[in-house]
Amino acid sequence: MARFLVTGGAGYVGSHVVLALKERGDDVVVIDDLRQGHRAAIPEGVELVVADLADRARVADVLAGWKFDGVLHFAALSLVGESMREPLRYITENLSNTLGLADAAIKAGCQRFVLSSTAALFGFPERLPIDEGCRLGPVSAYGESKLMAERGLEWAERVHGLRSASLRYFNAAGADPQGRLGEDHNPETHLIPLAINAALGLGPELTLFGTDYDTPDGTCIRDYVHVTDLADAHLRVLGVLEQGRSVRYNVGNGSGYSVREVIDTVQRVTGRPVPYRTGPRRLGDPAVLVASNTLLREETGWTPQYAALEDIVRTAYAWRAAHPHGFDDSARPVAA
Ligand SMILES: NC(=O)c1ccc[n+]([C@@H]2O[C@H](COP(=O)([O-])OP(=O)(O)OC[C@H]3O[C@@H](n4cnc5c(N)ncnc54)[C@H](O)[C@@H]3O)[C@@H](O)[C@H]2O)c1
Ligand SMILES: O=c1ccn([C@@H]2O[C@H](COP(=O)(O)OP(=O)(O)O[C@H]3O[C@H](CO)[C@H](O)[C@H](O)[C@H]3O)[C@@H](O)[C@H]2O)c(=O)[nH]1
Repeated sequence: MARFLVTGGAGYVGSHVVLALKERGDDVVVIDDLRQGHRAAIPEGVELVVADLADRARVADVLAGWKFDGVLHFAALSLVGESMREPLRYITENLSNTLGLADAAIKAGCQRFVLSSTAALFGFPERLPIDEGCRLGPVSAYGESKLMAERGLEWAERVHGLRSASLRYFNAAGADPQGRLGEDHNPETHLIPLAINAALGLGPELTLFGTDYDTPDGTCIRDYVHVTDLADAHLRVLGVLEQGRSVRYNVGNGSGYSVREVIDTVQRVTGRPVPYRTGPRRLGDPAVLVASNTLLREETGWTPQYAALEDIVRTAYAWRAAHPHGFDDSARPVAA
């Protein structure tokens, strides 16, 4: 049995990874200040330390107090639009929290570190699908903050030998297929939950950001990757890090769907219309983002189990239909 520290483990992607680690028998400690996360998303048997990563002394205490086999770092500011209004806060906070955590891990003798990175590193991509060799050129302060964090980790390896994996997620979506966890952000900004909420009458009508892109139906194309497949990728890269080298992988299904295709799928799965109107483009949205996942597949054996958009939407819908108001934070934790 191994023991892992998970920052942001009460949040959307982090909680699915915590569940996957618990299910394979690992010991997990979560640090989350619950600004977005949910106590009810933490499985029984997982210690939750409610703390801001900016509290360096607390983070160092946690790392020194347990002997961890690795750190998985999800906690971050992650709204692209907000990052363009507050770029310095995004860059300062995401970079300093990542490097402060890496520093504490090194001092505590922990040698494995997994960073939640992003497709936003590639900005307007030079080619499709986007492989790990594509030019890095973020067009948002959010993307820049993650690129700087990746670079900081490269120095941590060079000088201190910290092995890290930077996983550039494309669009995380869906929910635990057994219905134990789901996506519950406030505010919600992601397309699939917004479309489901609109269909169920739980949220406002959807605004479709731009219909004049150079794509077959004029709307943006994205690579939606199921959060459970994403969790599996984390488990696999922990194994790669054990072999002693740092890695960077793009994590997506390798196929793209347009915003209109997402809306159609939500209508089909829910059996209800998605009320929507068309609006202008959102600043900084590239027309198409689709990952090449060849490197991840070849080096880790990762194969997505929920690659079909319909499966992704079905699991997201099932969770939202069962939890119309999201997590009940006064309820018992989920059973792993
Ligand atoms: N969701 C996606 O599609 C997506 C895509 C690419 C990258 N990412 C990255 O993956 C990670 C997780 O994303 P998510 O969608 O699960 O986000 P989320 O907001 O659901 O989860 C983040 C968690 O971190 C916690 N947190 C944030 N700042 C903190 C701090 N300073 N101290 C302690 N806890 C803090 C929040 O309370 C929350 O529980 C983020 O780093 C994000 O940038 C997400
Ligand atoms: O109300 C909405 C919300 C989204 N969209 C469209 O739906 C697509 C998906 O948008 P999301 O906001 O769900 O996701 P993003 O592609 O903007 O963002 C995701 O990918 C980024 C990388 O490009 C970052 O990593 C970010 O954290 C992650 O959520 C985009 O074309 C967007 O324009 C709409 O039309 N209306």
